[in-house]
Amino acid sequence: MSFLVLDSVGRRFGALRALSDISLSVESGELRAIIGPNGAGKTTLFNLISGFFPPTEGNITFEGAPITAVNPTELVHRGIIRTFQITEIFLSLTVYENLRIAVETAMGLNLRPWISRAQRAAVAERIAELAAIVRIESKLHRVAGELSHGDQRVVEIGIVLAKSPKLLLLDEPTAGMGDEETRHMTDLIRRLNKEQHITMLFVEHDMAIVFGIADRITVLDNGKMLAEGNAAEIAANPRVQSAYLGDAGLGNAA
Ligand SMILES: Nc1ncnc2c1ncn2[C@@H]1O[C@H](COP(=O)(O)OP(=O)(O)OP(=O)(O)O)[C@@H](O)[C@H]1O
Repeated sequence: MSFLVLDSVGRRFGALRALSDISLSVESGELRAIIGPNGAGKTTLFNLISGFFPPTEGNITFEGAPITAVNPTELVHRGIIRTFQITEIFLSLTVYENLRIAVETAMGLNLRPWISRAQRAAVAERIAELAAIVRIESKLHRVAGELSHGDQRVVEIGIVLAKSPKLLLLDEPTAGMGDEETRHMTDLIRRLNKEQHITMLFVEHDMAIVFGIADRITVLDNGKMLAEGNAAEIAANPRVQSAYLGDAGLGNAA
């Protein structure tokens, strides 16, 4: 049984076909890149998988259960979590407070008038664990709005980890980052996949990152699936070369 299956999935917006006839399977533990030119349908694909809107054709199953018409909140409970192109954190709060809110919400403690000493200790322990995973311990008491863009995105990953994702969807996780920040984020993505065993789909425009870390790559073009394979297969695929990457792009990435 595949972890995530899309069967002939399509999405129309009025007359516009944003995606058509997308069939793909993601195995548990995979690190999968979704690539394609602007407007190819990558974000729409994420919106369908995370339940932001339903497909107009086809079916989606997750861990063997149909999720085609399941809403985003329920999908979060089932372990499908996403990030957006825009960073979503509380900029006026410290990193610690951002993580605390995420952890208390995940533990169902956020609406309680008071929490016990044991619960407080469990929250603190989880915050420390998340901070260590994303390696933000040294900046825990900094105000999030004062951090670099790269560090803010790292905090955001810590926040989504609080929800214990099984399937994490990252939309352009390195967008707007410098070299050092990109290296940190790339390393984090790889560690989350290999050490925390989180299955991941990520949209990425930087081909060096895609070819460097993805187990498999799905290429979309103009709402359709153009190709799927490992880095070597995608690099050698003439349809991908002519439609999207171009000879120069592949030469850089390989
Ligand atoms: N909510 C919507 N309503 C109408 N059209 C939409 C909607 N969402 C996406 N589209 C259209 O669907 C097509 C695919 O868009 P999508 O954002 O999925 O592409 P993308 O591959 O993520 O692009 P980019 O790399 O620029 O983010 C585009 O033509 C877009 O204008």
